[in-house]
Amino acid sequence: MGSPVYEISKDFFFSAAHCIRFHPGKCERLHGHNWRIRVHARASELNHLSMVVDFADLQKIVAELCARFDHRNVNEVPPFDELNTTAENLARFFYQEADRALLETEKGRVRVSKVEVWENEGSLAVYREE
Ligand SMILES: Nc1nc2c(c(=O)[nH]1)N=C([C@H](O)[C@H](O)COP(=O)(O)OP(=O)(O)OP(=O)(O)O)CN2
Ligand SMILES: [Zn+2]
Repeated sequence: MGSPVYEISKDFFFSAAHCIRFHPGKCERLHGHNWRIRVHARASELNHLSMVVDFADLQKIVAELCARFDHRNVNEVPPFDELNTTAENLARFFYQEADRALLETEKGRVRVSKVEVWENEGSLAVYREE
């Protein structure tokens, strides 16, 4: 038998404005999206409640991150005052921030495995680490 891996995911949303600096087309102009952020977390052992992590605890971590951007211009919110506000960069940001928080609260038992970011229904970026 292989070693067990449990994975959960939860979706988060924020609405904000942004522009892609140096984009050769229309995306250099200020415009908005309803971003969807899907955070995947994995563990090889469940906690005392038989959960990877309570969805509510993941919610606390990621909702705080989304709140930094909601109804703002993402280009003005660090680190995106210096980084381009692509879905790829947002996916890496959410991965690293959520993983750091989970490392602290779950003492290394739970790690973020993947973050998916949709700018709209058909446009998705994925970040993970190998
Ligand atoms: N690889 C990436 N390409 C683009 C990104 C990105 O983050 N990563 N971002 C943009 C712009 O933000 C743009 O607003 C989104 O592009 P697009 O999906 O083309 O959105 P539209 O609303 O214009 O959708 P249509 O399918 O063209 O109607 C651009 N590229
Ligand atoms: Zn855009």
